[in-house]
Amino acid sequence: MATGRTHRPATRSRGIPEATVARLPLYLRALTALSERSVPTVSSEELAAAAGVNSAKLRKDFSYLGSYGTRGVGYDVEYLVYQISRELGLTQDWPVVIVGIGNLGAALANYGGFASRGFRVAALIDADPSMAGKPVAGIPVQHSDELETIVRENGVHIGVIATPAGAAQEVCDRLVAAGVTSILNFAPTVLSVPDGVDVRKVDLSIELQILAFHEQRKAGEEAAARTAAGVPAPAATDATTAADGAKRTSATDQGPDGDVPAVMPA
Ligand SMILES: NC(=O)c1ccc[n+]([C@@H]2O[C@H](COP(=O)([O-])OP(=O)(O)OC[C@H]3O[C@@H](n4cnc5c(N)ncnc54)[C@H](O)[C@@H]3O)[C@@H](O)[C@H]2O)c1
Repeated sequence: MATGRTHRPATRSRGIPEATVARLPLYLRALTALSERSVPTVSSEELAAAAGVNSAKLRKDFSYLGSYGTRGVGYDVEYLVYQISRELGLTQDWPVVIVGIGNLGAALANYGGFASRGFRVAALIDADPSMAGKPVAGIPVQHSDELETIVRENGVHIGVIATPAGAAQEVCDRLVAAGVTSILNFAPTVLSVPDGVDVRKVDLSIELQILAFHEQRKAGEEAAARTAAGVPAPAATDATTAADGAKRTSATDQGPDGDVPAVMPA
């Protein structure tokens, strides 16, 4: 499948910008932690700090949900959890298939965080016949010959690809042809999908490269500051010390509007 696009427009049909959608899970994670501690209300500043987002941006984001909070009281934690979950489509159970049950696929299958967030691992699929029937995280691996049947019978719309890069496009095409419309791709390759299919790509090595860039920049700033102050350079550069000298705030450190998030559109 060579045609098609891999990006959605910047704004969803319901008028919530993509950047806001990308921050909703950050708010939800922070709110869930508050809910677990039975905290009834939270101010925009507290929640913004917990989510690592600027508070003005948070208030703007929540205005898209029609949630404005109460002056002097803040936001109702339980109601916001419900509102954001509903907006993200998490009030229903999403069956997910993972394709490619090697090191990464098995680690994902064993990750308990999916189920607790409404994502049920419906099937584990691998092309290696010797793996068929073997349980991983308590689920027997199924052979990839059965991929289409598994997707259709389980009503799966979300697929996770953890195969080698060379197999990812073919797996993607088969998933899409069987009815999958959202793909989380861990393979280091750009997938081509038809209109109506969303692809998100996770690449930890890109994240590390971005951190390396920031480390290099911070070390450069440190050296420039020393030169300006007439302080001689230390014998060896300590990356930790350099980092301490130019700490960024959490508001600019992470998040979809600022730096590149760990999960990005393909
Ligand atoms: N995104 C990240 O941050 C990140 C991190 C680690 C690995 N990766 C990538 O994830 C992928 C998996 O890595 P790994 O270490 O688990 O590799 P692995 O070799 O351990 O596992 C790959 C699995 O895919 C299966 N497979 C191969 N072709 C298939 C096909 N057509 N259909 C179904 N299954 C198929 C293999 O049998 C194997 O079990 C690689 O592409 C790797 O580069 C990404």
